Amino acid sequence: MNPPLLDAREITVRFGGLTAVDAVSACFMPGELVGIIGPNGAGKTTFFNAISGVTRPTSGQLLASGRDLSGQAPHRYAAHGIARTFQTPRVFGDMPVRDNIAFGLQFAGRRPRQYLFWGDEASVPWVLRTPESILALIGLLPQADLPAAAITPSQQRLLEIGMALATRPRLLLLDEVAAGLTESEVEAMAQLIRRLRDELDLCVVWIEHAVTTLLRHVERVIVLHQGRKIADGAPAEVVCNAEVIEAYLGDEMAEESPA
Ligand SMILES: Nc1ncnc2c1ncn2[C@@H]1O[C@H](COP(=O)(O)OP(=O)(O)OP(=O)(O)O)[C@@H](O)[C@H]1O
Repeated sequence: MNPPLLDAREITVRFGGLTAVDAVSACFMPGELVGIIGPNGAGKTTFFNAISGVTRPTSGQLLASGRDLSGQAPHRYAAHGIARTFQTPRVFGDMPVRDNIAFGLQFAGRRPRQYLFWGDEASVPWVLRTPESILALIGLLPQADLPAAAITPSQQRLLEIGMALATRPRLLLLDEVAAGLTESEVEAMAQLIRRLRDELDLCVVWIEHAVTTLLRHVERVIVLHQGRKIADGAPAEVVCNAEVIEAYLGDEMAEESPA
């Protein structure tokens, strides 16, 4: 069996006296769609930062397809096929939408051959080869010539996903890409995420507070609470977990579907 795309072992991140992530272990396999949920301050983003090289864990080990990435720079994570978005979209506002994608593609093209996950250019899925094909995939082709600052916030979130895709990842980490979107936009985002996983055989790990939608679309969900992993399993099992209901789901579900 292939090793996991990412195997996070006992990851701990401390900020001074605060343990933001407390010995969290999780494996991510090719083609999985996994959600991460938990209350504000549970450590979700810090965990993403740790597994994408943005923050160096205080302790723990990270293996990408069997190779130890612990303590390495973020570009090494990208070279191993790990890409992410940020809670606040980080796009180049003055540049046309198309050039934002082209930037990501250039970055992928500069990778040493041995780290190109797809082997060579010919085996990269055609939808990830040009700015236009990526823009068509995420539904932003009509906006290609506009400056990124001129498109709507929800389109900027799509653009950030496109920029991450342009690095040709195998593991895509999405941090609250549906935040601030309308209900129908959230559903459209969920459909897009599923399509990306299905068509590109990506592993997608998705942090979101829109729990009802997320649980409907993912096959596995990890719950963090006060830095600790308190559940990791199928949504149907996790929603029945008493600790999860107590820590998070009770309030969150009540908020999303008021009586
Ligand atoms: N750079 C930092 N320095 C100090 N404390 C931090 C830093 N980043 C995060 N924290 C703290 O670590 C804890 C976990 O924060 P984190 O942002 O990972 O939670 P989260 O689950 O993503 O929350 P949210 O759902 O609100 O985004 C919080 O108590 C936060 O205040």
